[in-house]
Order: sequence, then structure tokens, then C-alpha cells
Amino acid sequence: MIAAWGVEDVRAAEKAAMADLPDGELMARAAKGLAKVLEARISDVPEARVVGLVGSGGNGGDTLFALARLARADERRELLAGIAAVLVSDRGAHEAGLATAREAGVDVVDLSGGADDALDAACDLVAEADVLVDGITGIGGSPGWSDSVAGRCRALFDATDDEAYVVAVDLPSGADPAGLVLDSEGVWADETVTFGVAKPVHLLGTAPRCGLLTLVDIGLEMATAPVAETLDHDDVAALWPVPGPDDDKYSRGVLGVVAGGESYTGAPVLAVTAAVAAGAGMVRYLGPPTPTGLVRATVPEAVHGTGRVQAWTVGPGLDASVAEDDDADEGDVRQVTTAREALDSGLPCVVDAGALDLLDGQRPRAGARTLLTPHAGELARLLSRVEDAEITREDVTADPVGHARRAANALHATVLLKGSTTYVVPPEVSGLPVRVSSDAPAWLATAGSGDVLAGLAGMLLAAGLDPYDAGGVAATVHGLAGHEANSGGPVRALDVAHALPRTITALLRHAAS
Ligand SMILES: NC(=O)C1=CN([C@@H]2O[C@H](COP(=O)(O)OP(=O)(O)OC[C@H]3O[C@@H](n4cnc5c(N)ncnc54)[C@H](O)[C@@H]3O)[C@@H](O)[C@H]2O)[C@@H](O)CC1
Ligand SMILES: [K+]
Repeated sequence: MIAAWGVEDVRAAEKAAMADLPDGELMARAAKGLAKVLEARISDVPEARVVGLVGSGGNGGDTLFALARLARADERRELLAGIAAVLVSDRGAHEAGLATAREAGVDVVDLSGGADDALDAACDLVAEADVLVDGITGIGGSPGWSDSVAGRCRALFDATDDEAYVVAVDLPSGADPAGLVLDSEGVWADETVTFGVAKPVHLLGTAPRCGLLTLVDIGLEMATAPVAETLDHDDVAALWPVPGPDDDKYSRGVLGVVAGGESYTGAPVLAVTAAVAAGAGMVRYLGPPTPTGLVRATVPEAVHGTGRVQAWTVGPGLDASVAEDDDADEGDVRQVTTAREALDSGLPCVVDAGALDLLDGQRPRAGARTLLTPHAGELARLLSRVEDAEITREDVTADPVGHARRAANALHATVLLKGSTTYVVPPEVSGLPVRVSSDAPAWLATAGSGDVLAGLAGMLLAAGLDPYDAGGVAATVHGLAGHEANSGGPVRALDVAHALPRTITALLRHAAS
């Protein structure tokens, strides 16, 4: 599991650690770890040139100390062609760090004061750099560039060679440390070397601009809960419901699926296939004749009609608007009633697609376990109704976690917000971290993919997982199955469902080995 703590909690932990350590020890640890990573990255580059961009705070301090270490280490080996530091801020740079870097022989170009010739010299340096170390801002930075350095930073990054390997110190400068502002100007790194623990910027929607995440241990002890986390393969395997010798199909979990209608016939096939493929004890499909016939023909394991279930997946391919349409097919209208009955049942429920349109607030029975699985547009529609306000898809994509949280709080449900990054957001009162999953292939953005996810998540609810775990596990396994279905190329949703058994087997085998 990778867990991320908020900036205030990180600062508190740093303060606590520093109280027991000699002055400068924590930064020395950070710089040592950073220098080690830089050394490894340049080990194969003959006559490498390393340039650090240095801001005025602790982030620049880390960078200067690390460059000094690199320069010292190279005194003996003379493998590097040059090590330079560009001071970008008018406020100068970390005093001890700068003195140490100068002493170690690091070339320094100071841009404070704004002289054009200094900026030209700095641009020449970065144009030649094989490794660019971004130490402008860390957790003390605000999103984007501040006015005083914006022109310089733009010029420096414009001059950077596309081939240069960009290593961000702690986080890419200009990225929002809290990971909430997604579109700020600033650095996109190939690798981010962070210290102590990950921060939200590394896991939330800003994660893609961090590149590879490398964690350097500096001995922080966190006294608070993380705000975000990403499940790794072992976490998922540990949560996966593995049947024991005493289990039967009922104890493993029966999932009821209310999906599709006379016009939308594919979604039920996908959701039911996914639930069966993921290992449901039994899947019971409820729907009008045409999709029922299709499910019968394609998923012979499923049963049909009303009966005992332990959880529901409601909504894939469901058209809730037929309830208001006098000319609508009778079976479709009945399907909306069935969906309402499932929502009213008090049983655990995945509420997806069309069923989200049936919710105006909490499900009727207090405490009913609920996992909502909207994409950004569906969440905007749901929140607009619940809050009686106009909320757009753009509002949601600009602050996905904030909006998912509002829906989770208002509906007492866990919200799995689908997108290139998927967030599983429990109500605030739970105190649980947001779960983030961002390594699904972009090819998964395809029709039917959400139906597979809804079937998979429903199967996990039926097996007894709570909505938070079911959402986190389903999002991760769905992404892995997307890779498994056709790594590096287009995938169709049905293939993702069919890839579930081998994806799950691989996870369980890996964890057992
Ligand atoms: N405090 C500690 O014990 C440790 C701190 N460490 C490093 O110190 C960093 C935090 O240091 P600071 O609190 O000094 O803050 P930073 O170094 O992250 O940034 C603060 C400086 O950046 C400027 N700045 C803020 N927003 C800006 C923007 N949008 N554009 C341009 N400049 C901007 C500020 O004027 C200020 O001078 C961490 O990210 C980490 O790299 C590490 O050495 C680990 C230990
Ligand atoms: K940085």
C-alpha cells in the first residue's frame, strides 16, 4: 500500500522528528537519498551533465546538498561533465546548502535581480543537461508559478532538452501539494523523489505529472491517518474473498443484477458475465424478455427471476426516464420498479448508471451499504439534484475528490468516481483515506467497461466486502484485467470481463508465493 499524508501532518511529523535530531539532520537524510537516486540515474550516461533548479526554501536546500554530494563523489571518479545549480528566486537560496554546494565545486548561476545574461547562461546550461533536478518548490509551494519567477521558469523549461531526465525533488514544482488543483502550470517529471512519506500530490489527480515515485526514508513517524492511499497487489489479494472448504454458492454470495431493458441489452450481459467470471457464488438476473434471453444464451451460469440475494448491482443500461413515458415498453417500466425495490431493500447495493437517476438522497433504510459508481457527468447530475444547484461535469473534473466527498456525505454512501484516475471516496465521518487507482490503461475508456466494473463490484459486496473495500478492490482489479485483456492495445469490455479469472488467479498466486 502506498499511503499519502496531508502537508500539515507531514510538517508536524518533521517537527517531531527534528526535536530529537541534530540541526539539519533531516535535510541531510533527504539530500543523501536524493543524491543516491541521481547517481543511479546517471550511472550509464557518459560525461553526464546535471543541473539543479533551486528555489529559496527547503526544497532548494535538499537540491543544493544533493548536488554537493554528487560533486564530492565525482571528485574521485570524474565521470560527470558538469554539475550546476541555477538559483531562480529573488529571495536567494538555502544558505548552508548554497555554501556547501559552492565548496564542493558546483557551478552556480544566480538569477535573482533578473539580469538577462544570467538567464541566457542558465538556459544554455539546462539545454545541455542530461538530468534536470527540479528543486524550485516542494510542500511549501502553491500551484503554478509565482509572478516573480514565472518568466524565468518558463524560459528555463522551454530551453530544456526533450531528452533530459527530469527528477522532481519531493514533488514537481508548480503542482498542487494537496493534489486538488489539476491544471496548474509547472513541472512534469520523469521521476519524483519524495521524503518520509508520499503526499496527496503523488496519488491524486496530479499523480501523472510526478512520473515514477521513489520514496526516501528519513525516519518520519506519522501520528495521523493518511488522507489517500493506493492498494497494491498484495492488499487486493488479502481482501479478495477466497472460498473455504465449508463454503457453498449461497455462503459465497448471491448477487442480484437489475440492468438493461428492451433497448439496452448489452449492459446486463457484461455485468452478469463480470460477476460470474470474478467468482460470484451465484448471479441472479432480473429483467424484461429480450435481455433475459441474451443473458440465458451467453451466461448459462446465471439464474433468472426473483429469489434470495445478498447484494444488488442496479442500473447498468437502465433507462429511468421510461417511468415518465406513457408510450414506454411495459417490461422497461417494470424494470425501473424492480430497480427501486432493490434500492429500497436495505441490502448492499452497487448503484450505477441509470439507477443513479433514481436517487435524490439517502437510500430509505438507514445504514444500507451503498457503493455509487458514477462517472463525472453522472456525479454532476446527481449532486445537482441532491444539492439543488447547477453542478457541471467540468466542475467535477476540476475537483473530483471534493465533489465525490460531497455526494458521499449527503447520501451516506461510498462513491467510486470513474475516470482515468478512479477515486473511491467514503463519507468524511468514516475517517478513512480516499483510495486512488490510476494505473488502468486508457484503453479501458470504452463502452461497456463500466458495466463490467459494476458487476465486479457487486460480486464483492455479495461476498461480504463493505462498499469501501469492494470499490477499492474492484477498481484495481478492473484496471489489471484491462491490461490482461490486451496489454498496450485496444480492449473490448467483454474481454475485460473474460480476463477476470486469470487476473484474479495471478494476484492470489503472487501473494501466496
Ligand atoms: N522541513 C524539513 O524538515 C524538511 C524539509 N524538506 C524539504 O523542504 C521542503 C519544504 O520546504 P519549505 O517549507 O521551505 O518550502 P519549499 O521549499 O517547498 O518552497 C517555499 C519557497 O517557494 C516559494 N514559492 C511558494 N510558492 C511558489 C510558487 N508557486 N512559485 C514559485 N515559488 C514559490 C516561497 O516563496 C518559498 O520561498 C520539502 O518539500 C522538502 O523538499 C526535506 O529536506 C525534508 C525535511
Ligand atoms: K520540486
